[in-house]
Order: sequence, then C-alpha cells, then structure tokens
Amino acid sequence: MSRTRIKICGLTRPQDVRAAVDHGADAVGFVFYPPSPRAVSIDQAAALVALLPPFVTSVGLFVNAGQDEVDAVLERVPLQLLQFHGDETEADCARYGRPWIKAARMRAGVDLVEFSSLHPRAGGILVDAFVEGYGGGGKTFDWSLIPEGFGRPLVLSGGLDAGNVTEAVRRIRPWAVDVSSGVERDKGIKDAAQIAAFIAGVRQADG
Ligand SMILES: O=C(O)c1ccccc1NCC(=O)[C@H](O)[C@H](O)COP(=O)(O)O
Repeated sequence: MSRTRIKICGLTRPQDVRAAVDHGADAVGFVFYPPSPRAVSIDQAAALVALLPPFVTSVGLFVNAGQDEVDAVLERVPLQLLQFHGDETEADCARYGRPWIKAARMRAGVDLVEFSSLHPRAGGILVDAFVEGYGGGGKTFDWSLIPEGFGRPLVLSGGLDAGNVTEAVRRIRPWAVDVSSGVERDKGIKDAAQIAAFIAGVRQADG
C-alpha cells in the first residue's frame, strides 16, 4: 500500500514552508484568491516557492480567476500543479498547459462520480467541505458521501487535523490529504507542532 501524500495549504511565511518541508509534506499550496486571509502576492509566492527543495510540489490555488490573472502568476511563480477551487469548467482548467486538480465542494446531493466525469483530464479530484468563501473553512463533511472505489486520485480535504486525520485515512484511503485550518494558530499562520502532529497522524494510518 503506497503512503498517503500530504499537502499543506495556505502558506504565507518562509518559516511555515520550511516546517512543512522539514516534517515531510509532499506539496505546499499558495492561495491566489484575494478575498482569502491566506492570499499571497505574486512576489510573496515567488519567494516562498524558491525555498522548496526538489520533490516538494508547489501548488497554486485559484477560484474562478480570469486567464490574465492566472497567466500573470504563472509568468513569475514556478507552480508545478494548479488547483481550481471554484466553478471552473474542464476547458477553463486545461488552458494553462499545466497539471491540475479540481476541487469539489461536497455536501449531501452532490454526485461526486458525475462531478468527476465533468473533469476527466484533471490529475485528481480534491474533495472539500461545502463552505462559504469556497474553501479554507476548517469544516469536515460526511465522508460516507464519498463512493467506494472512486477510481481516480482523490485528495481528501476539509476540516482535517491531527485529531481526525488518522481515522479519515483509515476509512477513505485517499491518494492524498490536504489541510489548512487544522495546522494553524491563526489564518495563514501555521504552527509547526500542529504540522508535525498532522503528518504523524497520517503516517500512523499508513502503518
Ligand atoms: O485556504 C483558503 O483560504 C481558501 C480560500 C478559498 C478557496 C480555497 C481555499 N483553500 C483551499 C484548500 O485547498 C484548503 O486546504 C481546503 O479548502 C481545506 O481547508 P481547511 O478546511 O481549512 O483545512
């Protein structure tokens, strides 16, 4: 059984990037959605991505951004993976020639299989809770809404923390987990001890 990949999202400070990398995160996410308290500028993101060693994926997160907005980021920030967290169509996501994951905002009544079929070229589907402000809400959703045998890389997200991630991984066996609020002392301000505890919780489930 391969180990569960780990993405730490919403990083804004160099020390938090270093903490995520040092504790073994596989990916770090930077939010390019201005209303978010975790949003970073292009200059800030370029400096943070420059801290990443090989084999730690830089992820850029967008919500219904215009093409010019995404292009302006991509010109200056070497993002290896894009994450589209709004109402983007497959065509919207595919226009940048970069690998991407598409976020589904999950709640009762959302058919994840149908959603997935609308995004066949996405590298994976990130399943987040349905929250105001599109994401970063620190809220879990009913994991039983995730169908058995989903059949493509699933990134479990939404309200995860060191207290629930071991159970979440054991129940869902996702390709990866993603966390923002659950490793923070304040929005956009990560806590190294919470990052360490979260990653240890994932590793405990991996066995
Ligand atoms: O993090 C944000 O502020 C954010 C704002 C708008 C859209 C998406 C956002 N974050 C995307 C992520 O991938 C988060 O890690 C994900 O929503 C889970 O957040 P949390 O429940 O706080 O762990």
